[in-house]
Amino acid sequence: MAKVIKGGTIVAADRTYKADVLIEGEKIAEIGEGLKAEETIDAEGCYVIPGGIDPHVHMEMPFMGTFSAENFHSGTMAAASGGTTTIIDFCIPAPDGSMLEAWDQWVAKSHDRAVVDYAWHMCVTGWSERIFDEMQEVVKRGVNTFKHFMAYKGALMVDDDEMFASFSRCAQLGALPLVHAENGDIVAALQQKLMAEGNNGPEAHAYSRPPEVEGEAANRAIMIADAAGCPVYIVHVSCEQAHEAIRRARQKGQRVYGEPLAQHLILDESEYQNKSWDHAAQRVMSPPFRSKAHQDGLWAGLAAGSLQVVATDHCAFTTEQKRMGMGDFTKIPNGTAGLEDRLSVLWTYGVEPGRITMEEFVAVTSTNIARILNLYPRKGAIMVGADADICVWDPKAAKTISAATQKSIIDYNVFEGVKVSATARCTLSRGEVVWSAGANAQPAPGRGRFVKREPFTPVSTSLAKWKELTAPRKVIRDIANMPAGV
Ligand SMILES: NC(=O)NCCC(=O)O
Ligand SMILES: [Zn+2]
Ligand SMILES: [Zn+2]
Repeated sequence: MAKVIKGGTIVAADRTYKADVLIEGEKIAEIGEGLKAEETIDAEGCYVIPGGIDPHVHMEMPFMGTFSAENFHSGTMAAASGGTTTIIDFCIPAPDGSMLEAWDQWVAKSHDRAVVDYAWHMCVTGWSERIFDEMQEVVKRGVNTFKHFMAYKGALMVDDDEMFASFSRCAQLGALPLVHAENGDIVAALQQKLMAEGNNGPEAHAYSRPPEVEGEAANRAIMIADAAGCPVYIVHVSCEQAHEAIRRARQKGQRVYGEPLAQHLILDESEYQNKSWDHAAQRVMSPPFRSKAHQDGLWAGLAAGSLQVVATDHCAFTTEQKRMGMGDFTKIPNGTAGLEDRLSVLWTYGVEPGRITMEEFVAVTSTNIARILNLYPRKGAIMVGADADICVWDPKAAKTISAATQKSIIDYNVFEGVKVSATARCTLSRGEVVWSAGANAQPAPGRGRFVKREPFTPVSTSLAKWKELTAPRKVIRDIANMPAGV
């Protein structure tokens, strides 16, 4: 049955205008005034925005001796309730393990559970001929991004030579490397030192990961990408040092992207000083929350365009799981949730006070990442022919964030008590209502589909051309006719 979203104001990354949206099947069929269909969705007083894309989440992630608690069903339900219609997880092989085996594990946990569309980035957790070969197969299957951890020594961390090899392979395949930028050796050394000094509480997690270790690693990853001839995307940029590295590289013409998280934009390092061990441990994530000055820098980067995407790194652990690190902060599972609150907190703290425009809000929550990942305009756009992934966004539907009312499976919310001024009235995924405020939408588990992404974005194609044109070239010398004695 055709549907029309009526009476709303469309906000796109490039303009805002009043129009109705006609949906036929899974696609947007027409945009204009006075449209009619069998079913009407009332958007009076609301904005009509592309469904959010969260490019950084971890469902049932095997990590630090446990698994993150959210699964593809609870996670995608949470996403839909917050206006997000696509999530991108990370498929993680065991260290040096097979990417294709990990692929099967991720299919098993996602395919019959997701209620909105999903995809994953493939993680590079070592280097071998098998990994080199498997990367091509992964790209053929529709994944054009490879993630590298410069932290988590002894677990997921890769070294510079492995990153250079993998980035070079990404350049050949037209893929984009992603990087968790923290100097893992220094973090491990600082962890040991702090523990030896008796500094074993959750606040020491932040002490062991100062901004400098993130900035150094970001600079290193950017240099390696330049040497390998590929663009690079730095995940969870939390501080000015990493932002500065990205900004500087972009000014020089390098294709570098930066992704701050909603949590880093709103919450700060004082959370770790809380007298409640649970409160502080629940907020342990890497990189940790920073000072207000770093937050100001991240907001400025979103306004200026030196940072392009806001994600959440949704990696939810229960309080009980966090308590695995009681007495030893290095054993607190790293990660925080935020998937269902990303749009609301970004609107409230970004659009409301005038830090970013509504159009920039749409750009950083869907359109920019759709372009970076070669999903645009199928996703991230209100456009004829695009998937009808749409959020009817109510700028007057305020609420106070609370674990008591959240969709996420865990028992707390790092944004507990935060008052947000806007929420999703209704969320559609490929034309189906998967969330509606006050109603009881029951999307079928498994209706969400795996979204394939082609390699060779315009950016990676241009960069490959430029790198070829400017590659070092051998000087041809006429050695046979050189004068004697030279
Ligand atoms: N960020 C975090 O603390 N946990 C999730 C894994 C990662 O992205 O580093
Ligand atoms: Zn990370
Ligand atoms: Zn992550």
